[in-house]
Amino acid sequence: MTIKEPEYVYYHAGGKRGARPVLLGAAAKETFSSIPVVDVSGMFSKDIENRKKVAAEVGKACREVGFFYAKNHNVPEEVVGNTFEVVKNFFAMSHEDKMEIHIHKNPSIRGYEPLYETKMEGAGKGDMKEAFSFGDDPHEPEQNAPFKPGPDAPKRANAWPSAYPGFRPAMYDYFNRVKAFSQALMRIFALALDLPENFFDAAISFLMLGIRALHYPPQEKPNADDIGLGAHTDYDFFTLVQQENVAALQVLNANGIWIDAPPQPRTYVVNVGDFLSRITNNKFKSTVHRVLNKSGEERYSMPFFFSPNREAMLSVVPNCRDKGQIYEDINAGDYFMERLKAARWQHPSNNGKPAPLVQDMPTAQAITA
Ligand SMILES: O=C(O)CCC(=O)C(=O)O
Ligand SMILES: [Fe+2]
Repeated sequence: MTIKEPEYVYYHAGGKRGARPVLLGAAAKETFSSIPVVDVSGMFSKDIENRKKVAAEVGKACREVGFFYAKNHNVPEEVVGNTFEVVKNFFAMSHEDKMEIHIHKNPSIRGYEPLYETKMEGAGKGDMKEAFSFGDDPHEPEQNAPFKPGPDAPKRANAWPSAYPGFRPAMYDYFNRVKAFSQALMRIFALALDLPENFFDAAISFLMLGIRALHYPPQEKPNADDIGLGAHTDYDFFTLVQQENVAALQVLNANGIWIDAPPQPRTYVVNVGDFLSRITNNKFKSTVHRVLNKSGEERYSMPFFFSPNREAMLSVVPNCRDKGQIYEDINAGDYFMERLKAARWQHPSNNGKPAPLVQDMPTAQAITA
């Protein structure tokens, strides 16, 4: 009798490479097979009971799936539509105009990132996407920073394309609206953890934020040999993804099966990131996901990455310590930069050091689940 070896899916999670067996039939575990939808309109209610109802649903989704659709958020549809228009205009510019702000010219690793510059996971050429990123920058007046950056302030500067002056105001319109929504959502996460609503407020006064506009051309091969974005988890508290109208995002369940998370009108896809998973002793799941653009069409999406203040400590919250503490306390800003540099290891600030361990892991076959 021959015993069939299980197939594995491979990914990067928490900055480390991992593998999961594909479990079918009798071997399959209890896990999710779709992404739950949470109507979040109650989070804007004056009545705490309504906010708690939303929090209960959010908590369930975070413990069981790590992903949910937030339906009836308060970022206007016209603003989202307009943002996608300017994002498309940006990517339609000449290569030279985009390369003016290549991320390697920027100490904060922001600006334009051409096709194939990252390789989250997989054997192919790299991630088949181009991106524009910007984030927290206390020097930019649009952000109303609660402090004036001193001369010694660490450089965190965005880079804007000089060939497209209309880009910055439109992106900031979106940034400030999604930021307001995300801060309200952080209070829901606090309630979902049975903490006071304002538990995280001191740690989120000037957040590490990032918007990453993404353009995924259609893949030539419809399988994971070509991949838009390899399988990974996010290094933040949580992510709010706006997808335009092309399905490609997939979420990995406990049986190693990819579950589709197609665009749904008037929603954000919300996912727990590694920071939130860490401070909950993994009670909230930072779930592996990837982007596979099999549609034959151009795809645009905009993740918004929400992390605490740079100075904040990531420490397991009091009522998640029942089984001891899996993780030591760590400074949020240091940890963030470590992970960012590992993902963008060719950046000059790595001083020509060889690719860090994340890229250097043993071959997939050598890893067991
Ligand atoms: O494009 C998407 O839908 C998701 C992107 C993503 O997972 C990421 O940028 O971390
Ligand atoms: Fe992601």
